[in-house]
Formats: sequence, C-alpha cells, structure tokens
Amino acid sequence: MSEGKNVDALFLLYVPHNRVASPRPHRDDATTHIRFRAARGDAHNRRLRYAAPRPGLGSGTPRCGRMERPPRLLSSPLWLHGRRCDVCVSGAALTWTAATGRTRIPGRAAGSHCVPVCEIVGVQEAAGRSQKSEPGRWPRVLQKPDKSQQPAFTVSYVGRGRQHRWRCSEVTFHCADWSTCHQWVQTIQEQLSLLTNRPKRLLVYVNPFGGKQRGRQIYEQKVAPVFSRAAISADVIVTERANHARDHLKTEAELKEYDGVVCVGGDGMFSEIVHGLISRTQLDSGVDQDSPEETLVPCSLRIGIIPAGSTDCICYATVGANDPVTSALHIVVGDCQPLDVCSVHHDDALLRYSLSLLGYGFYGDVLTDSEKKRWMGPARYDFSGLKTFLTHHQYEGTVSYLPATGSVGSPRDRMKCRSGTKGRVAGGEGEVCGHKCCEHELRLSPQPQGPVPVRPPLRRDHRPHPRPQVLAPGLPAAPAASHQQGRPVRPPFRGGAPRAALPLRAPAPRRGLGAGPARRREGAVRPDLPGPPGLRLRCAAQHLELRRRDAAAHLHTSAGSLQDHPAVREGHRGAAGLPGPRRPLRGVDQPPPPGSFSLVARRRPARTGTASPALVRFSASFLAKDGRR
Ligand SMILES: Nc1ncnc2c1ncn2[C@@H]1O[C@H](COP(=O)(O)OP(=O)(O)OP(=O)(O)O)[C@@H](O)[C@H]1O
Repeated sequence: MSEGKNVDALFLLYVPHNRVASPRPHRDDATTHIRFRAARGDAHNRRLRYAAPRPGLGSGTPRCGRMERPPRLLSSPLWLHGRRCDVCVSGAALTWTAATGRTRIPGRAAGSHCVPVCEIVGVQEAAGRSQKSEPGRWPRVLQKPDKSQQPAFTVSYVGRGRQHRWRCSEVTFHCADWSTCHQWVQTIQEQLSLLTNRPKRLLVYVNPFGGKQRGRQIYEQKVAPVFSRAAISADVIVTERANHARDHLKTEAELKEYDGVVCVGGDGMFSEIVHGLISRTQLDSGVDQDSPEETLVPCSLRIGIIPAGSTDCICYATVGANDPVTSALHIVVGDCQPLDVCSVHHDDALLRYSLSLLGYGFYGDVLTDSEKKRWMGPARYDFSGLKTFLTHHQYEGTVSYLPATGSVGSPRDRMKCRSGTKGRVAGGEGEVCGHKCCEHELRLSPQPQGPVPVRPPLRRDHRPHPRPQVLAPGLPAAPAASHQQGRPVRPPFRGGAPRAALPLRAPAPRRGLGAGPARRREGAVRPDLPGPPGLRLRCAAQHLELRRRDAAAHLHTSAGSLQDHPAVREGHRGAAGLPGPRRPLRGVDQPPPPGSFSLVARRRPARTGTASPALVRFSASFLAKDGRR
C-alpha cells in the first residue's frame, strides 16, 4: 500500500459477517484441537465428540470416541470391499463396523469407523466397483447405476491429511438390492439437507492472471468436482481485467441469489472481493463509507478463498494451508471464520479496507516494485524485498497506538474492540469501533510540515545524519511513575500489555568506545539542554531496546518505525552516555538527573517468546541545544 505513505489515517475495526474457511489445528496437537473446537458452535462441539483424534492414530477416518448415541435412523448389514459390515446412520454420524473383529478395512484401523454427518460431502448411488479417490482427480460416478452390477452407493467425506490439509475421501457400500440402496442414499441426503450452514449456490470469481496463471485449471480440476459432489451449483466468472470482480460485485451481481462468493486467486483477488462486497453492502444500506464516523453494516455473504496466487497469505491465515481441495471442502461443509476489517480514511475519504496486512513505507515500496516484476513469479517478492532493503530508505511517520487493555478478543465473540471505544453495528451481527482522535486512536501520519526528508548519503566519519523534526500532538500524557523508597516501581511484566513509562537513566559510556567525534559528543552531559526535566516517555511497546547507532539513540521493538518520537523530542533531551550498539538496556532505578534523558526500555525477549506484532518500533534521536546530535 504505497499510498499509505502520505496519509493521515484512521483505523476502524469492523467485524463483518463474512465468513471464510476456518483454520484447523493439526491433528497431532490434541489439546489445541479440542480447545479450538470447544470454542465453536454446537455443530462443532458435536463433531468434537465424534471426531476427537486419538494420539497416534494418524490421519484416517475419525474414530467414534465417547458419544451420546442419538437415535438410529437406518441400520443394516452392507458389504465393503467384499466383507460384511454393520452400517448405521443417525442424525449425527455415519458409522460402520466390520462384522468380525478380525476384519480389517484396508488403510483403516480395525473396528468401528465414524464420520460425522457434518463432514459428509455427499452421497451418490454408484456402480458396484471400488473407486479410488485422488486429490485433483475425481472418480467416475454414474448417475444411473448399471443394473447389471451390484447396487452400491458412495459416501464422500472429509478426510484429514498432513499439515492441515483435507482430502475428499470416500467409501462405497454394496447393498443386497436397489431398494436398500435408494433408502440409504435418501436417508443420508435428508440428513445433509438439515445442515443449514452449507452453501447451495455460489458466485465464483476466477483470476486467470494471478500466481502461476493456473487459476482456471485449479478451479476446473480441483474445486469444481468437489462442488459438484456436494450438489453445489456455481456461477463462474473468469475476470478479464483488474478490478473486474470488485466492480461486478459492487454494481451488477445479484447477491440475493447466492449463499456465498468464492474467489480463486491470491491476496489481491481476495482484496477485490472484500472491497466489492463491503462496498455493495454499505451502498445497499445507505451507509457513507467515506465517513470514518459511520458504523459499517456487516456483509451477509460468506467469502470462500481458493488459493491460486503467489503468496496466498489470507488463505494460510484462515484455512491453515494453501491447498485448493482443502479450501473447497471447508466451503462445502460451511465452515466460517469471521474476520476483522480495517478501514483506512484520509481527508474524509475511504482509501482502502484491509484484513491481513496494512503496509506502510517499506512494505508499500516492496509491493509497488514487485508488481513490475510479475514475470518473475512468486520470487518477485524476494527480489523486490532485497532490492528495497538495500536502498536504505527511511520512512517518516507518527504512530499513535491502541493500547490493549483486556483479554484477547475474537471476531466471533461479538464484543467491542479491545480498545474499548464506541460503535455498534446495526443488527447486532458485529461490532464497529469508531476510534476517534483520542488516546485510543491508531494513527499514522507523515511529517506534518514539509516533504518527507531524504536521508543523506553515508559519511565516512560516521557522524550522525541530521534527522527530520516531527512534532505530533495528541500523544497521551505519561502517568507519573510510582516510587518506592526513592526507586521506581516497575509494573509486573505481562506480555502484550501496554506499559507505563518508568524513568530510566542512561548508563555511563562504555570504556574503550573510541574517540570518534560522535562518541565524544555523546559522552558529554549537557545540563543546559532544553526541555522539561524528568521526562517520562510512555509507549505501549513493552520490549524496547536502547542502542546507539550513528550517535543517536534508537528505541526499537519488532515492527514498524517511528522516528523522533514527540515524547522524546518534547521532553528533556540529553546526550548522556548511550549504550553500545545492539546492547539491551534495562531500566535503572533512579530518576534522571537534569541534563540526562529518560527512556522506557525493556529487554527484548530474546529466547523466551516472540514480540507481539502489534508492537511499534520507535527510533528516537536526541538533539543537543545547538541542533547537533
Ligand atoms: N484478468 C485479469 N487481468 C489482469 N489482472 C487481473 C485480472 N484479474 C484480476 N487481476 C488483478 O491481479 C492482481 C493479482 O492477482 P492475485 O492477487 O490473485 O495474484 P498474486 O498477486 O499473484 O497473488 P498474491 O496476491 O497472493 O501474491 C489482483 O490485484 C487483481 O486485481
């Protein structure tokens, strides 16, 4: 998003009703598996009782565990691979058990097998011969059974593979007569028809241009057969230009006829669909999207994502794999995952909606450059990333952040955004937070006056480069640090939580730092420096590191950058000894003496954990009275 470079943006958290395929934990992680499903709706909890994986079972048909047995709808002996087994279907599951204990079904553990009804893709009468399913190739299924052969029906269901991948497994049961076969098919289809969360009709947009330009083949060979087996009808539109899907959704598409929209493409294609769908919903509801004050109306249609792009980030993030068959099966069974959406405004006009990533500066430049190198395929991101990195650009901006105060939220919890600000979506389907210019605002703005300065070329004497002046009002005032016996009391460490500032005194300069001009200047304490005494720099990032680079102090964490933090600039500046390069600094326990500076600094958790992606990177420089650094 290169245009984000020069915007004064407001971010609104918006929980739409769009539902996309949900990630599934790996079956090896039984704890995560259970917790994940227990947090879902009744249908999923029911599935849990049947499909909870047993450790060491590997990927096979889910085994029936502890379960409350619902009444049987149909039960009869049938034949599977020439062996007799007892088959039973209830409102919850289809089970089959080998008639003798010694009977083993090839590829399956011996004994009872169970497929939850909600994971049955479809059932069809079939010719009486075994057919093998392969991902991407669909077995030939006859609509009218060949009466010269034994009557049989085939049940397709979700099979679990490795790395969150699903495959369409199937089992063919042979019956003694056709009436039994019809009865079985009818009963299972009735149960499937009771699953109201499954889509019946879909609008599919295929991008033939994205990724390796295989969108059309991926849909025809891998996705369409799954949809057809699940009796889903699809209207397919192959896009002819960029923004074709967005414009069609916005203006022409008869959305009432569909249960969902499917995009076959990468993240750009998904973004088109999101923009088209959200815009259409707001237009139909008479909501002005350009106004950041407006509460957005959630979309009623679900979005399915079939990966056919270069990176497929959003598919990974929601489904857990970039596999077209897995995505198609998630769509078929009606899985959903509500997502938060950001809207970015500038000068009372909507710029973009964003779901997975909002890039500024470096990201924007990488994306802009990589678009010119599509011929390189997915490797263009690596190339452009390296190229942009080597150009050593600096990006100026001011970030006010949303301090996280509560527990971790979920788009599904229908709670307000964690920032605790106002806003509610009409209809109660979701929540909108209308963050205004207040303490809880996340804001990104360029340097308020003048153009973004260009970093001068490196100088051989390693003297610091002059840095731009940024004054950004509106930063929350720092709370006074509590003291105990003259020492500041540090709040207990809680990962992810915002931290109040504590005074920190810079340590004495290290020995043997050399006598370069920059170092000599840093080592000198200047009591005559301007600024209020006792600066408290407050920031939400809890993992800060203070280091010296080009004779300037840099506070940095894990992501983003902020130069000339206003709290630093407006505060008590000094040039007391700065720590060495990349050396983490802990807070010291004395308020800063006049002429020195105070900074919040936390040791970066090197081994213990990863920093929250919400953290902001601060890069602060300190000016001497005469403007030198
Ligand atoms: N028929 C088309 N011709 C040209 N461009 C198209 C067409 N259809 C869609 N587009 C545009 O192509 C862009 C890239 O598509 P897409 O995101 O699907 O692939 P990708 O960029 O290779 O994958 P990723 O975004 O995952 O890296 C989208 O922004 C979309 O607007």
